[in-house]
Amino acid sequence: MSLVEFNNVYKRYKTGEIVINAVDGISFKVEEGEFAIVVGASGAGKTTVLNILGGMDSCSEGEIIVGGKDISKFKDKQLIEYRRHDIGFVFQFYNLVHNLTAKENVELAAQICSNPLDSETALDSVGLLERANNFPAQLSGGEQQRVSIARALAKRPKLLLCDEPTGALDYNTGRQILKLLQETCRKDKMTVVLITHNGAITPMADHIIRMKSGKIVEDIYNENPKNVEEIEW
Ligand SMILES: Nc1ncnc2c1ncn2[C@@H]1O[C@H](COP(=O)(O)OP(=O)(O)OP(=O)(O)O)[C@@H](O)[C@H]1O
Repeated sequence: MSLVEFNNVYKRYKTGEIVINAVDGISFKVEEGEFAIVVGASGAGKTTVLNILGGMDSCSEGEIIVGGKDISKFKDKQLIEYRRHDIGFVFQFYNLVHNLTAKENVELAAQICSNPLDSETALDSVGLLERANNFPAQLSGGEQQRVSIARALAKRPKLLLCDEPTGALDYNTGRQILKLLQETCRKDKMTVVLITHNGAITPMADHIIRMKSGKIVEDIYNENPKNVEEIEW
């Protein structure tokens, strides 16, 4: 069984008389342990898909099955539990709490779920154990993004959702972050869904879902995903 299944999902926004179909009847699956990339130009609907999948937004129509449950039918309380326990988020701008150390940022997320990883183990897994007591301002952008990945992994999520995780980073640092995400997927069998406008990174994925104007225009599996080191852009 797939970990994620979108069945004919729509998201419509109404502004006065105008209706925008941000997501326009899409269906796709993500298998357990897969590295999936949702790619498309600005306005294609990627963020809307990620927000719906992460339980931060609801769809207008359709079914969203995650781990055998239809989250589109969830009440608010179930969605809170879902976001807490099942989903790890990595955002473009890290979203760390600035007056907490790296370790405290990880602990904060770990505290709200039932079976977290030890914060030092999580920081060690992203190569930042020795910076555990640094505040975000004392860390580079790439290091801050590593902390945010450690924070997401500490929850032992079913699904790791990444929203343009390299968008605020320079080329080489961005590559290191993608490498870390790819290794996490392969080593820990973590299911990753990453959204990006950068089509050049899609060869690293097991599964590529291309969106345009709210629709899926391509949905392909990659038999030979490339290591991040092999990709240039
Ligand atoms: N809250 C909202 N109200 C009205 N329209 C919205 C809202 N959120 C998104 N949209 C519209 O839905 C469409 C898809 O937006 P979305 O943010 O999902 O695209 P995207 O592919 O993530 O783009 P980007 O790469 O620029 O973030 C766009 O036309 C956008 O203007």
